[in-house]
Amino acid sequence: MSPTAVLTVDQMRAAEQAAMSAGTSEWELMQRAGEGAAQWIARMAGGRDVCVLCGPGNNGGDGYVIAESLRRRGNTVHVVAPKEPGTETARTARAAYKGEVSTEGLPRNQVYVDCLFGYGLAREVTGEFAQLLENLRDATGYKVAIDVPSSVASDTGERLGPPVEYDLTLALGGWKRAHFTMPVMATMGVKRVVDIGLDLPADVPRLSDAPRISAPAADAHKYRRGLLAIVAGEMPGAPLLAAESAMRSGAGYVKLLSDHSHPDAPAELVIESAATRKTLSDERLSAILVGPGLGRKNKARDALGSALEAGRPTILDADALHLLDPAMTAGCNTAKIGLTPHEGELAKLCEAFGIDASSKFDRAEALHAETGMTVLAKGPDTILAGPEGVLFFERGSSWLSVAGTGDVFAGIAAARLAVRGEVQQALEEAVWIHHEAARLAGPAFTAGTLARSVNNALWSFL
Ligand SMILES: NC(=O)C1=CN([C@@H]2O[C@H](COP(=O)(O)OP(=O)(O)OC[C@H]3O[C@@H](n4cnc5c(N)ncnc54)[C@H](O)[C@@H]3O)[C@@H](O)[C@H]2O)[C@@H](O)CC1
Ligand SMILES: Nc1ncnc2c1ncn2[C@@H]1O[C@H](COP(=O)(O)OP(=O)(O)O)[C@@H](O)[C@H]1O
Ligand SMILES: [K+]
Repeated sequence: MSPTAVLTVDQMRAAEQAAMSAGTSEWELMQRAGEGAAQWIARMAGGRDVCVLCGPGNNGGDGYVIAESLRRRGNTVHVVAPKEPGTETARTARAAYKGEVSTEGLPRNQVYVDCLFGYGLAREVTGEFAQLLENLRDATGYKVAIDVPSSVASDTGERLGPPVEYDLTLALGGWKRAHFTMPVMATMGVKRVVDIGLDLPADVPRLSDAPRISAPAADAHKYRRGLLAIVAGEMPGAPLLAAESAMRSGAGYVKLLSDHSHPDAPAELVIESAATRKTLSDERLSAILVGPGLGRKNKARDALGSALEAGRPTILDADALHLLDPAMTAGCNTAKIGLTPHEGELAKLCEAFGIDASSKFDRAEALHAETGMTVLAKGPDTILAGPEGVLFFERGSSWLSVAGTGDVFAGIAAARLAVRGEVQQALEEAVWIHHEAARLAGPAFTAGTLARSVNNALWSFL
């Protein structure tokens, strides 16, 4: 299996069907899933009593396998199942479980294993199942979600019932999109995949893996290490923040093209007049960043036009994303352009490029497919859509939700682009560096502190 594949329910079912067509029975798959999950739970439970909540489908079937496995290991196990199993394989699992079952109530102070619904959850959870989830929400104890939390739709992360905070979520056979979708992703605790031997498709979205960043070559020269130009505009602060973080992201030379005075700029930052056409035609330029603090007037539009005309690898952020439209990118090699929109900017871009999609995932994927530009959709969760496919990310610190952190991100991304030359790789590295810088910056950091933490964040990826 590919441990990083992130699947839809249809893709998951197809992978399971392929395994069954190749001779593995559904019961065998369920036993692998249940036994694999039970190994994790046994370790976490130690000798504690375990209560397994079983629903009517195969997620409930997994629950009976888990219950029997833990019972055999010597744990005291109790199953709560409001309804008898409705699938043949779950009935087989129910018959194989030799312990107690009750239809309601939740014993106190247990390790709770939630197998009410998995990827088959198809509508709002109501009645006795909703009551059980409410009891689980209010209970004290270690809580494990099997496959996905039982009130969460696997494809969209939509909440369809009472929310529960879990300590551990065990994805069976492979990741689902909900595992990396906010806000439900934040309720899943530690997340692990249980391998059940499925052959997962390669051409599906993946979970991003930590990048490896190399130190400069032994004979490195400042220009060859990446020369980045940051185009400023109306507001002086945002491009300066981007420059401060770019200088600490591995580029050899960062120039800020600005007509502001920038009395607080560090001495090592080169500031040139924003006569952008001339500077932007410098053939040694490895990358350009335009957008933070740019403004949205004619002058800003001209600056964006000049940056695009230069034809260098380019990151567009903030105001540039509001100005961008198909006429501006006509004739550009869009494979060299990376966009870093937050939710509002993504909606604006979709409107400008005639994309009719509503979820963040669909918007990012369609915007890339339609335009050829690589799209990093920011926010509490992150989706990167580019020529190498779609990538999901683990969450970053929620302290990032403060003004200016997007400017810092743009600076990191542009510097990595200057170093690497590849847009999607640069954006993927930037997400990891941004998250690590936030971790190092401690609680309640400002964007300035974050920008100054960036070089130390690189330690984690060398
Ligand atoms: N198919 C396979 O080969 C395997 C499936 N596995 C497990 O099977 C799960 C999927 O099983 P199912 O497709 O049976 O679906 P689930 O067990 O997730 O639940 C669907 C069942 O609940 C009912 N249901 C859906 N929403 C409801 C609601 N809001 N209120 C009340 N009832 C509702 C459905 O009608 C169906 O009977 C996976 O998440 C995983 O845990 C694993 O055992 C591994 C192998
Ligand atoms: N709750 C959160 N958890 C993790 N990261 C977040 C959260 N909220 C925002 N971020 C990150 O912080 C940055 C905010 O960027 P943006 O919205 O452009 O802000 P600004 O324009 O003020 O710089 C993005 O990189 C985003 O992914
Ligand atoms: K579940």
